[in-house]
Amino acid sequence: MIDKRLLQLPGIRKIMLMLAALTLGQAFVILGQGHFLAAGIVHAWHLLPMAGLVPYILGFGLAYAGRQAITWARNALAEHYARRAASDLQTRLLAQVYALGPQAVAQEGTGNLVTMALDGVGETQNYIELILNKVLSMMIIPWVLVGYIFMQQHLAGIALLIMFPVIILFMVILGMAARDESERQYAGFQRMSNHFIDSLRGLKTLQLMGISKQYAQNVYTVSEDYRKQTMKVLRIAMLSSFAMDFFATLSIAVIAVFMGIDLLNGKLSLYPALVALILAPEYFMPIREFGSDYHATLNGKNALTAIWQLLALPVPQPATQQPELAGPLTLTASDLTFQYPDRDDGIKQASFTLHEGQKVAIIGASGSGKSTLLNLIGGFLQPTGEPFTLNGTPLAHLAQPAWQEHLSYIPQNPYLFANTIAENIRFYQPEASEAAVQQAASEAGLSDWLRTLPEGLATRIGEGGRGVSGGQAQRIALARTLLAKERRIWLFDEPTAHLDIETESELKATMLPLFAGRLVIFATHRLHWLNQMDWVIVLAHGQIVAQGAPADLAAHSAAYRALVAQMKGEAHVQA
Ligand SMILES: Nc1ncnc2c1ncn2[C@@H]1O[C@H](COP(=O)(O)OP(=O)(O)OP(=O)(O)O)[C@@H](O)[C@H]1O
Repeated sequence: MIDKRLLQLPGIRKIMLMLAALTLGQAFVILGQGHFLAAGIVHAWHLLPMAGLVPYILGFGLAYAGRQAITWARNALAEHYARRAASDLQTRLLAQVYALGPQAVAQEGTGNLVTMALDGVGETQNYIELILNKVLSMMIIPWVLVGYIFMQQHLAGIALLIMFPVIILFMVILGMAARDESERQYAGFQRMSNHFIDSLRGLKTLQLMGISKQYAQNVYTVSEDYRKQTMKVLRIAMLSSFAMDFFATLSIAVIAVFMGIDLLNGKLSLYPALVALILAPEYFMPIREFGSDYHATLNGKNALTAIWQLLALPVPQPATQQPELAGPLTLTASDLTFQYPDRDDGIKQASFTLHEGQKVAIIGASGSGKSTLLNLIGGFLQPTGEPFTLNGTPLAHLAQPAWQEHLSYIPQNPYLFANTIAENIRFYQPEASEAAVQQAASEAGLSDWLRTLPEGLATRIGEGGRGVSGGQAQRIALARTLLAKERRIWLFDEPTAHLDIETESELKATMLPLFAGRLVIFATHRLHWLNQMDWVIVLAHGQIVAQGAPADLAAHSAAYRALVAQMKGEAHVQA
């Protein structure tokens, strides 16, 4: 009944023991409540002196107060634990997402991850809390009560015992149906989250293509499907509550009728009959409460399963001996191979050696594997085997803290946070001084633009702030990189691909002097960058088909010449 994986949560066994002790105490106070009430009524029925009622009233009052106090303590304990466990899961989830890197985010979907880390964690907390309280109640309270009823009145005890599995059977059948529907509902929820984020992100494109209205209809259909799935779960949940209430009430009614007849015939005395009747609803209460909350726990269970699945994904472990990077860097890859899951695409047996101070271009047709190779060099993807050697240390992958703390990655559209320009530049160096930020901004060629802004570096950009052009965004990313002096390896993924020729040549003029002395790896489609490069790697279908200095390649490599001719053609068409 308790998901076994829940038992792996840290500290849960101790909490369960404490809650079980409290629940046992609660079973006895419920028993006390029933006993004092029945005994008091019997006392009054026999018209005994009113003063004799006082101990029963006091006893009932104490038992009632004890029950409320224990309920409060149980809820507080379970809530405290569930909140802590959920927040711990959230921390682990975020750490895992960061450890897995951008590929995992792309695979899971941003919307899904965001809802998982926010709503999913809240639902998980609900689930842990309900399961802890309701399951323990169901496992302890009915048995204490039915034991006492049995001692007082065998037949009533047996009748109650027989009804229990019947109710459980209905609960299981309906619960399984609810679970299946709820899993479908959760999948719908994940789809809806990703769909919604995608639509928001692609709104500009959709509008430009004139299909935003059609897409809005699409969003409506997906959310309508989700609504229908939710209603299905609720329908089953209500049916389940109804079935349990019906059987519990029916059992109590049957017991009441038989005991009434026995009372009239004088076969039964009043106390056992009353105590059995008073305690019978309490006997069914935990299972009814569990049943009515069951559907509410399903969302949490699904969210927890999704979180667990993500937490179980293997995270690349850094090598025990980190490479020594104090001196000049040399990175060698031998037979570097990587394949996307269930795909033929990737990188096949690539071998190269790169040195600090080199400017390296990676070129190739669209889909040839340029970004994949950059991601492998950045440590965002893990290859097979142990293909890398970094300053003499053999490494299975480059998700190594020693390597990554020297990396700076500038994609086509660098991400700008909703903050000031200064804070965006301080991204790698939150402590950097105003003067250092100014210096980096000026080296990255931002000064002219900043002078036109009334608030200069304090201007807010990103979502909800001032818009920035593609070239300005690239310069902010450059300034970010320049500020972090220890970042000696610059990875560029087609940084100028979407810029116009004038902006690109201005940016190029700013960038080239800054490349000096660093290891710059530059995936590009633009021919004119090649002349400024020291080394060019030519990719085709995930394989290195040529590499060398641009002049040597131009002289000796047919593959290079063919690609350059193709790129010239594209440039010609673009122009
Ligand atoms: N996450 C992924 N899962 C599966 N296949 C992928 C993934 N990313 C890329 N691929 C595939 O791997 C191949 C290489 O892609 P990659 O993005 O590295 O090419 P590229 O040379 O950078 O292309 P472009 O110049 O168009 O950006 C492509 O066929 C692509 O479809």
